[in-house]
Amino acid sequence: MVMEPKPMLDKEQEWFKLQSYFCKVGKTLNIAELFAQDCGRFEAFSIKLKTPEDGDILVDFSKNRIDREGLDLLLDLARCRKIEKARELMFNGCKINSTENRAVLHVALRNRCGTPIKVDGKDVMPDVNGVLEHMKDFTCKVLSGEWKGYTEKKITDVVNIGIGGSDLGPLMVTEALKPYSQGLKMHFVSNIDGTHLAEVLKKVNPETVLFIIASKTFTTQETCTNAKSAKDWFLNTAKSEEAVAKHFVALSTNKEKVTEFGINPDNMFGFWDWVGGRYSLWSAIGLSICLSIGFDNFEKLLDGAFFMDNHFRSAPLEKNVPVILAMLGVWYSNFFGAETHALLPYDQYLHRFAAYFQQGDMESNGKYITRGGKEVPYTTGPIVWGEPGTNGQHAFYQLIHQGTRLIPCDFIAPAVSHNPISDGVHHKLLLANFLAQTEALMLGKTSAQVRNELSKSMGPDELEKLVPHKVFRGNKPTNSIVVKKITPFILGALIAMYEMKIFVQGIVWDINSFDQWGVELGKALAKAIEPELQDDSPVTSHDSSTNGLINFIKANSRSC
Ligand SMILES: O=P(O)(O)OC[C@H]1O[C@H](O)[C@@H](O)[C@@H](O)[C@@H]1O
Repeated sequence: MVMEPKPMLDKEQEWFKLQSYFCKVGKTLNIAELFAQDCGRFEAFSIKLKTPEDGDILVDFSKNRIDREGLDLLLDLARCRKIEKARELMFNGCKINSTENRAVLHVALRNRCGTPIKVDGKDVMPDVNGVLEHMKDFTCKVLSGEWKGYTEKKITDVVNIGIGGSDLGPLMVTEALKPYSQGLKMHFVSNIDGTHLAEVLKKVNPETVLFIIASKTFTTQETCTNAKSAKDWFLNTAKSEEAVAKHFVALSTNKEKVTEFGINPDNMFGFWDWVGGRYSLWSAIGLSICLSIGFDNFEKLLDGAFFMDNHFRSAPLEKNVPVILAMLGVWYSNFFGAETHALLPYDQYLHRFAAYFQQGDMESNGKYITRGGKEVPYTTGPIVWGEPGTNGQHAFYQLIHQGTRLIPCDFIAPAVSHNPISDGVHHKLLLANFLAQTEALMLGKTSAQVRNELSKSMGPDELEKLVPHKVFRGNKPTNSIVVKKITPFILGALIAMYEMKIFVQGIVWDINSFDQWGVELGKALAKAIEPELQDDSPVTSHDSSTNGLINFIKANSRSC
């Protein structure tokens, strides 16, 4: 089974219908007016997902510039792009990553009921479960202290060396689930900038540190360089190659390179080419997560994702959270011309959530060529960005409220904090801010309201000068995703929800969300320039800007 060729999105009948609806109605929709017209709007435009544990997930999409007709048209568009069929192709292990001829099976990594999923006729589940067993065994040994360093001391610190998908996921999740920490100190080194490794090495002891070298390919320059420097640093004290086996493990698909690096294959946790880097935290790449929160909690994370996978796979499109979020994204990107999408978690532990989905979304859907090799005449993946609330409020919300661009935002908030300090006052204030922001973004403030407010404190001339500056147009779209608490299960479900949203958008836009050729060019050019930085002689082989920059660096690195 393969993904069928599709007509260009802007040639679909459903697209024309949406376009005409947009021109006649959609572009003038006002969210506050939609609420005024329909007292059942919240119920009709929100979904409460009943989970088996840790409370329901409420997805409120009622504060959007959308009405029933518009939503139905968007879902018709999703249907005509054959979302349901594409979904089945993915879950059944078909090679939907066509440019690399690979299946896309992060769903198999969290297939908690173990039903067979076949790639090239072979069920992948025994291998998936085998690696999970290996991870469990290793995690238990390290956490219990049975696994000892070369001087018989317990491991106290873990350093994950990886980049991109081999860093962002584990980092985001260990930060998000810090309240579940089992006591090991976690460190992450990703940047080739020696400062990153150097600063971490200052904090750890060779006798009690465990290095996890995480790289799907085991050829990534940053990771290989950092891993080698870490090994040199370690051997400088340990003085014995044998000791390496107790302090270095590898997470990779490339056994040959792992062995070449000097890591015992027994200390390698494998995965497969059908796990994309940015979808790999569910695989062996999640080992640092296991060590941080314990294997049972890692399994809960998988359970949460499995729950969302089942919802995505079985819910009708009109009740399907990832599909609705995806189609609202299409609405703003392709019809309103929105260029970005903000992820705004009101939970400090989720401070890397937006950074994680920058890769998840932008590396997946930052493509301008269709599956069939044609250039798209429409926009694809948005720029994803964000910071936790309330910090973002004091930094960039000004532009969301009163700037010239339309920025759809997702607010994510837990009803219960892991740290209800000062009798819960912090969390109440945090939640009040989240609620106030989505309300203010929708309602704005009219000139009449501003005049009324100002008239109490100033004369008419002064007042009229100030009025336009204090008007908020409102009508800014937001989704609110509220959970009881950020637990491993709930976090797993939230991550999978966004993964599936990205999947749906990729199918609608007819792009391959699972390759990343765009990362390659810079890598190749860096390899060419690196030897040119080895000596002092000026270079002339590039454009004048690149030559000028290289020569300036050479001249300036000589002196100190
Ligand atoms: O795990 P690896 O192979 O080191 O790759 C790390 C990263 O490299 C590139 O930037 C891309 O291919 C990413 O998708 C990937 O996550």
